[in-house]
Amino acid sequence: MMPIEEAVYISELFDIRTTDNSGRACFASKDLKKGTDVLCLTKCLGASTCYEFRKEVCSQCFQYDGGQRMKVRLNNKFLKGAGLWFCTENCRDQFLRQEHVDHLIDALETLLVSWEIQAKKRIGSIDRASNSSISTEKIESLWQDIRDNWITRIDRMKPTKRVLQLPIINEDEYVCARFVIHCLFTLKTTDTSSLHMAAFRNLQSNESSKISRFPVLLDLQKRVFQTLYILLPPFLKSGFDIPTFRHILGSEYGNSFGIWQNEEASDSREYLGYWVLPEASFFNHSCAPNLIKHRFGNKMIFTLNSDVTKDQELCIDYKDILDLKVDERRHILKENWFFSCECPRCKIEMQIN
Ligand SMILES: C[S@@+](CC[C@H](N)C(=O)[O-])C[C@H]1O[C@@H](n2cnc3c(N)ncnc32)[C@H](O)[C@@H]1O
Repeated sequence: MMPIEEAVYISELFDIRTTDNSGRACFASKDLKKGTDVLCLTKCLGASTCYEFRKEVCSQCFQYDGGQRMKVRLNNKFLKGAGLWFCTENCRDQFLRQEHVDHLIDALETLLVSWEIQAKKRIGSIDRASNSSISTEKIESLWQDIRDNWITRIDRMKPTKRVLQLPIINEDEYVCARFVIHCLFTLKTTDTSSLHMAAFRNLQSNESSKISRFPVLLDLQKRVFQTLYILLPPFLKSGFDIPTFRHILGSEYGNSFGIWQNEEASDSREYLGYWVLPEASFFNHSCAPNLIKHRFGNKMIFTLNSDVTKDQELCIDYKDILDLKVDERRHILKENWFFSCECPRCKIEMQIN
């Protein structure tokens, strides 16, 4: 697998250090005042919009107009528009200014064409219920089989025969494949010695916890991998292998941030999708966080909500759960993020209980 332990340096305002019981965490490298922006990110590894919102969310800035279709599309040779929609021409032009963007569009367009060709074979949405528990050995053996048998067989086929091996994918798998394409594009076009890439390589993978909890994901991963292996155009295919694919999805499971309609938590706001911001993924959760995260379009800012002293841990709230009781908070964190919260507030409240 890809993750390796290397020292990760993100900012002069905080250091990343290993703790006794919550992995790596971020600690203030000096006294910092309330209101300080300790991290401001505009580059993500990959982003994904939920299928139902695919035409209603801007592919560049995530603008959402209460369910209205975005007005601007690509106006070039990509006839189907690669599944990309923009709120303004300005957003579209910003998107198109990315270096090598034609390769990203090419891959998304190829996937979209295949998805539409498959439409007739898909009857409604394909249910992939699976309750059988999945061990780490089973995960390894699936990938070994794909590497030793499936890939070997596919590589021997002519391209015209290869496309006949495409699995029929459902909406979740289609959305996941788009996300992986976006990530592969970032990996391919970003300097390997950059902060962004060091952070990505070091992301914690939650592959086995997540697949044990949701066994259906193993089949999803298999189908997405097979789809991409067959369809990816050469530019992205050259950086595509099983370890990279598993690290992209394994780290997405524990490190992605939701893209919400509004900043403020409310029951009525829509969950539009998610994105992975590797540099922001070393903040641990606390039920009394000292950082607040704000998304402004495609910019994410982490701001101190109190003064902190040197060596104090910097934490965010992962799930908007601060108003809940300690047992409820801990249950949600365990179910969704697979950890027992070690934050000071939980420790105090558990003693009181
Ligand atoms: C986004 S990562 C944070 C960085 C992570 N500690 C690392 O070493 O990569 C989330 C993971 O950190 C750990 N974590 C975060 N907050 C925690 C907490 N309050 N108590 C215990 N573990 C925590 C869990 O393993 C969780 O899955």
